[in-house]
Amino acid sequence: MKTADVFVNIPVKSIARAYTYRVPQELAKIEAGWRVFVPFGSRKVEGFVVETHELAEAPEKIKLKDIIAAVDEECWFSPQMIEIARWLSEFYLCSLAEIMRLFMPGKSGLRITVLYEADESQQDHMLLAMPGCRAIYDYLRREGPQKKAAIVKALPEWQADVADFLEKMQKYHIVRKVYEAQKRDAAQYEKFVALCGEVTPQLLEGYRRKKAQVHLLKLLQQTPEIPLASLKAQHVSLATVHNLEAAGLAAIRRRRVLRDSYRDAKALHEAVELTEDQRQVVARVYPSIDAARYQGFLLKGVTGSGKTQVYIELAERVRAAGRRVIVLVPEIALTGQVVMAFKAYFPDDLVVMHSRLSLAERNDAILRVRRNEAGIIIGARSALFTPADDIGLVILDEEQDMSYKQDESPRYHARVVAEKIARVHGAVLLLGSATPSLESYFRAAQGELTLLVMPRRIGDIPLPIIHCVDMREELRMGNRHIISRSLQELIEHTIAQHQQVIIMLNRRGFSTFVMCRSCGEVIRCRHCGLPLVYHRSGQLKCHHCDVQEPVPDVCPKCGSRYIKYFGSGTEKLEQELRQLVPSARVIRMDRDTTTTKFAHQEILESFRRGEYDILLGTQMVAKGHDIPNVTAVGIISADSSLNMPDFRAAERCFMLITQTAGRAGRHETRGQVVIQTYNPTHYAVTCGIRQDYEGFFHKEIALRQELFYPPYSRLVKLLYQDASEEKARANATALVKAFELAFAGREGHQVIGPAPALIACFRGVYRFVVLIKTANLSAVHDFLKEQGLHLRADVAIDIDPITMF
Ligand SMILES: Nc1ncnc2c1ncn2[C@@H]1O[C@H](COP(=O)(O)OP(=O)(O)OP(=O)(O)O)[C@@H](O)[C@H]1O
Ligand SMILES: [Zn+2]
Ligand SMILES: [Zn+2]
Repeated sequence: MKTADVFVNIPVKSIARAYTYRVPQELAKIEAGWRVFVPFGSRKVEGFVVETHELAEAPEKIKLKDIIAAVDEECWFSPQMIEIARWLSEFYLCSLAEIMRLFMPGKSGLRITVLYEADESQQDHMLLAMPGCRAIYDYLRREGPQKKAAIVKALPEWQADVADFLEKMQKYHIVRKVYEAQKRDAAQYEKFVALCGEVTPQLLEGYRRKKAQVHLLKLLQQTPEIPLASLKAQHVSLATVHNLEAAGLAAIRRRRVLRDSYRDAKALHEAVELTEDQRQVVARVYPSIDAARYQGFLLKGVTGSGKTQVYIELAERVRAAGRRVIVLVPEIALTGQVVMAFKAYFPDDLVVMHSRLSLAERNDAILRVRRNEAGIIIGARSALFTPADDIGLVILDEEQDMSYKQDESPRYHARVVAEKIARVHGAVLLLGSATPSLESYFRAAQGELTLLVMPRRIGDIPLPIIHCVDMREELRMGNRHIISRSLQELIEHTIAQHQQVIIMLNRRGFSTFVMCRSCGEVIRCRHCGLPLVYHRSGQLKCHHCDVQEPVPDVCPKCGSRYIKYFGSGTEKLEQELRQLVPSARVIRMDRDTTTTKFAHQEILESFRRGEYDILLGTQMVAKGHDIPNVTAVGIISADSSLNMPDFRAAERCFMLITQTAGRAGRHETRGQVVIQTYNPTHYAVTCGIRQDYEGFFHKEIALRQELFYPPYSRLVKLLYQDASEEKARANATALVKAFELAFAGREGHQVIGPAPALIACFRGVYRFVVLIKTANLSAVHDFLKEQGLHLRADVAIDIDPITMF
């Protein structure tokens, strides 16, 4: 008899183990890696087979349940994926299913619907004397199994009670739940308008008075098939389409498409001769690619040194060997540019994967990789989990970026996952940055990563000239604007030369907090307690919970009418820029202006085309962009992160300055940068101004060693949550005691806390943090497992956390 060990796709810690099922004869093809449909308790759910066994005879005591069906026609998880998932689940102390579901877009391959079915043998049950129950019962007998929503809709008079009745009727077995599983369909159809026949001058003449129809006919003349979805953007209404259809000139057709979301990304491939630096770098990586063996590299190349071209050269080598390539960028805003650069060399060989794409788009991308139609995967961190075999190269661009860490469970870091993937596949790992994370640079110094350096910009253009403005001085001189006089002059000067400016302000919204002048009360989010941000739309928004509410007329605490707005965000900066430099054409890029799929790209492209003079935005504008005509950069309050209670505050500040400054003057003219700061003497700022990575690194690493912070230690953050403040604190305290006891007298361990989390109470749940610093992470792993913390629903474990509280 064949059995299968299955992890069910339910992210609940207490069931984080394999359950054994019988594999029925007709499903004998099922092996480790298949996705299956299985009964689980009273439910039926999706599961992942991680192992199969052949047993000579059936186990006697336990009666095994049967696997119901296979989800796919073939195996979904390769042995490598399972190996990677197992390792990650051990490392991050989360359930295997939680990791495995990352390898599937949408986290589930099945759409499972619960239906209710009447038991026909129960017609005389007492409960059925109740008119509501009777109505439901009769309805189900008549219509067969139905969803709850359908029952509610069919019996509006019982609407409020349906849930209650169904529960009672289930209890007495008059009604039972049945499960319907549908494979989430990857196929999607798109509708097109197609031209029928020919557009002749006579025809157009005949339509002279019907402007809309002529417009569409002309469009169709250029492109004989136009997706319906794109018509609106081209100012064509559906009515116009129907009119032409009625006249027999156009038809609406439907066809299956494998969407390639970046199909239209155009790119020119200019012959590039590698610089000496680039040549040396690729030559050092080729041997590992050719030998198909793991090796980790750190490419440290100043801003504008041409790292992207290095990625392309290496990808070419790997593709020539038939292996696959994953290229990660930290933010969706950056995918467009990298995709374009790669498109020039691999026009049909790449797919894009990130969470802004629809499920169907991601499914299609996977299909293209599986069918070997494409071998380069570009995307945000989730692209690491594209179910692909035989990976030969994994690249992390801007490897220092904090957004490589996932801030919800499983709390993985893309760098860690990428390294594991590279090791399992025998692939090259390449971390690239102008400002490597302290961890990576330290590892390179230890010889764990091979350091590759590109110290010069393409064309030997010097790094930009940086001026520092002390904003305290500015205020003393009576300037209350967000923009200093120097920055204003730089902007005016640059625009007069027909060149472009990027300005970075790392807070979105209009005013960053709202306070009562009479009593000092700050208006806070009712769910998480963080200060609400005022937006130009007139709403107060919580940037943590994404909820919004109107501005109160009077102070909620003292009733005073003196409510004032403080702090400046990107919206206010935009308004000020329009006043100070009225001739400038300004475009803003932050989370509020980039909610749609291609918004980033559209903003960046129109800026690149010169339709705007100034691009302003949050850190989204800081990294990676390579826009030739940008010669000036303004950095507004780069140092606001210095006030955060976080050991990485200085690192963040330094990197933000260096990266943002690096956008300026990358091509012909040397760039000019103005940095506005309240901390002009802080080493993160002074090193940033000199763009002195080494200087910063030495200063910072000494501090880390002294304070026993990474890379000298690893951190583990435990977040205790409970509706009772006392209980949350007591549980956390007990853990601290247990830790101190277990590690007493052992070197290289520290425990801090419990301390209230930054968001101390969220929707009525109290939160306490315990922070462990350790030189021996695996000893802490073992301790946490002994304590059973990985199985507890009230504790979130964060290995290598990116925020401390
Ligand atoms: N060998 C080359 N010859 C000429 N131009 C090149 C060469 N290599 C790269 N470039 C050009 O140099 C510019 C900068 O390259 P790229 O954007 O890759 O820099 P980067 O190192 O990634 O910088 P950043 O860290 O700021 O993102 C690009 O416009 C690119 O097309
Ligand atoms: Zn008040
Ligand atoms: Zn909130």
